[in-house]
Order: sequence, then structure tokens, then C-alpha cells
Amino acid sequence: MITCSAPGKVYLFGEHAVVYGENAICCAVELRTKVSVEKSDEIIIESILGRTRLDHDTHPYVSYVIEKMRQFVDIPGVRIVIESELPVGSGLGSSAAVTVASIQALNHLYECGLSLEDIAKTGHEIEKMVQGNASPTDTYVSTMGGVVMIPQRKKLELINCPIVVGNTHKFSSTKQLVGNVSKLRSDFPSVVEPILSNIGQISILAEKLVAEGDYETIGKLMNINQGLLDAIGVGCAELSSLVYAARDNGAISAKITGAGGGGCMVALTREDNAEAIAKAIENAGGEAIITKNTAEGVRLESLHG
Ligand SMILES: Nc1ncnc2c1ncn2[C@@H]1O[C@H](COP(=O)(O)OP(=O)(O)OP(=O)(O)O)[C@@H](O)[C@H]1O
Ligand SMILES: C[C@@](O)(CCO)CC(=O)[O-]
Ligand SMILES: [Mg+2]
Repeated sequence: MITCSAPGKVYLFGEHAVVYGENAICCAVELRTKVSVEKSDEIIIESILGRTRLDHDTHPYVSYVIEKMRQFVDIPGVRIVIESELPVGSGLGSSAAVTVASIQALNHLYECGLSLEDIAKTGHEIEKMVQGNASPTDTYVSTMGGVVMIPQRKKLELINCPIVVGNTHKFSSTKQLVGNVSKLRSDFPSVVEPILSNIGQISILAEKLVAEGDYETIGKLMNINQGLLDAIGVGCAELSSLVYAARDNGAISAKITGAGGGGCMVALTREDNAEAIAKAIENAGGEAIITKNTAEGVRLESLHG
């Protein structure tokens, strides 16, 4: 059995706007999805979502991965087992992590010779197939790790303060939220396009601040970004409640991460108040996870059997 893992991510800036070509800055985090693969007589996919064969309803990303990899190699049967530290459908890039880790695991099993660039590109094609419209951000960051400016795919300095995630446990689907923003943009282009462009401008301003490690100013810009995400309708009461709980208890910043509508928010904190902010998020009804930025993207965990 071969096991590969890939990290999830949080957006410091730019979700949704990045789908329309605006700049975004996204950061891989130390929460991983592990995918184990072995040759078998039939196709079996096992995860927290169930045990299926090729199945585009229950396992759309992994089913498309198998179909895509069949363009490079004959795959008569394979058993794929998924274990994840990332909450499913929650803004932490669970779809990208499962896609990227599955591609790399099959790449090793069948010795396809795909490069990291090939993996990120194939992952993006799969996110587009499932989501309808998708930026390359989540799959690129999950493949390469680190902090990345999109669309340039430029690596920035690592973020070295604690990152506290608050999960509302309210279900959200990226496909649906991306569709809602697309409708709002076509209904009110003169209002929504400038908002998306302003979100992009924030990332452009922030690039230098990330290099300097100026988290106080990064935080102010993240909070502005949060207001603009609310304006395009991807907030909700549960997310706002966690965002204000974090800010009121001394977080440097707090905003939605990922598609929104539910799922997770992200706060940057100081070393000495990460625990207090996690507690405040829990008191406000969320589940808190303290994590940090990771430089490591997709990786081989083990080769055995
Ligand atoms: N552990 C897992 N096992 C199998 N499939 C998973 C797993 N985690 C995520 N997925 C797939 O990804 C889908 C969720 O993807 P979605 O893009 O809606 O959310 P996300 O990636 O967590 O959030 P975001 O895109 O906002 O970062 C699930 O419905 C499932 O198809
Ligand atoms: C909402 C979105 O911008 C981020 C989802 O993590 C969609 C995408 O970039 O594909
Ligand atoms: Mg996703």
C-alpha cells in the first residue's frame, strides 16, 4: 500500500475574487488528508462519506481523479482509503487536499512520472469539473505548500504566528457559493465587480507586508476583506459570531476562509493568546483548531506491501 498526504489551506485574502482573475494570498496549514492506494480487482473508494465504487455523487473528486489518471495509465482496479484531519466541506480546502493526495498516490503506484506542476494542473482541472468554476489556488497550495500569491503562483514568506480556525459546523458547498457569487455579479455588475477588484487590491498591498512579517497591518487588511466578503453574500450569522468572538478577545484579525456560507473562519493571533482566542471561539459555539502554516505540500508518507 502507498500512502500520500496533502495539506489543507486558509485564505489570508482573496477567496471568490480569485475566481475572476483577481489576486489572492493563500496559506497551506498543518492539517492533512492521507490517501492510501493498492492495486485490486475492482475500484473501491473508502472514506468518512462511505464505501463506494466509482461514484460521482458520494466521491466526485476521487472518481474524477481515477478517470483522469486513466488517460496516463491502465487502472483496472484500485482500492483507495481516505483519512482526513480536515473537516469536509468547510473552507479548509478538503476537496483540493483529497484530490491532490489521490493523484500523487496513484502517480506513485503506477509510476506515471507526473511532476508537482502536473499534479497541481490536473487537480485544478478536476476542481473545475466538479465546482463548475474554480481557481487554481486550493490545488496549487495543497500541492506546493507554503504561502502563495495567485495568479502568479509566487511563493511568499511563511506566516509564523499561530493560526486559529473556527468551524461553525454549518454545511457549506463551494460549488453552490461560487454559483451564488456568479449570479450576484451578473445581476449587479457595476456594484459587485468593483468589490471583487478591491479584494484583489488588498492582496496586492499585502504581498509586501507578508515579506516584512507585518502582521498588525496584514490583520487590518484581513478585516477589511471580511467586510467585502459579507457584502457579496458569503457570510452568515454563525461565521460573524465566531469572527467577532475572536476579534473581541484580541485576535490580530478574523475573517471567513474559503467559500463561506458556513464552514470555517480564520484568525491570526499572537503566540501568547492563541489558546484564549480558541476558547472564545468555543464559547461562541464553534469548534476551534490551533494550527500553523506549513512549507510542505503533497508528500509520500509510506511505501509498504
Ligand atoms: N475526507 C474526505 N473523503 C472523501 N471526500 C472528501 C473528503 N473531504 C472532502 N471531500 C470531498 O470534497 C467535498 C467538499 O468540497 P468543498 O469544495 O465543497 O469544500 P472544501 O474544499 O472543504 O472547502 P473550500 O473549497 O471552501 O476550501 C466533499 O463533498 C467531498 O466530495
Ligand atoms: C471560493 C473559492 O475562491 C475558494 C474555495 O476555497 C473558490 C475557488 O477559488 O475555486
Ligand atoms: Mg473545495
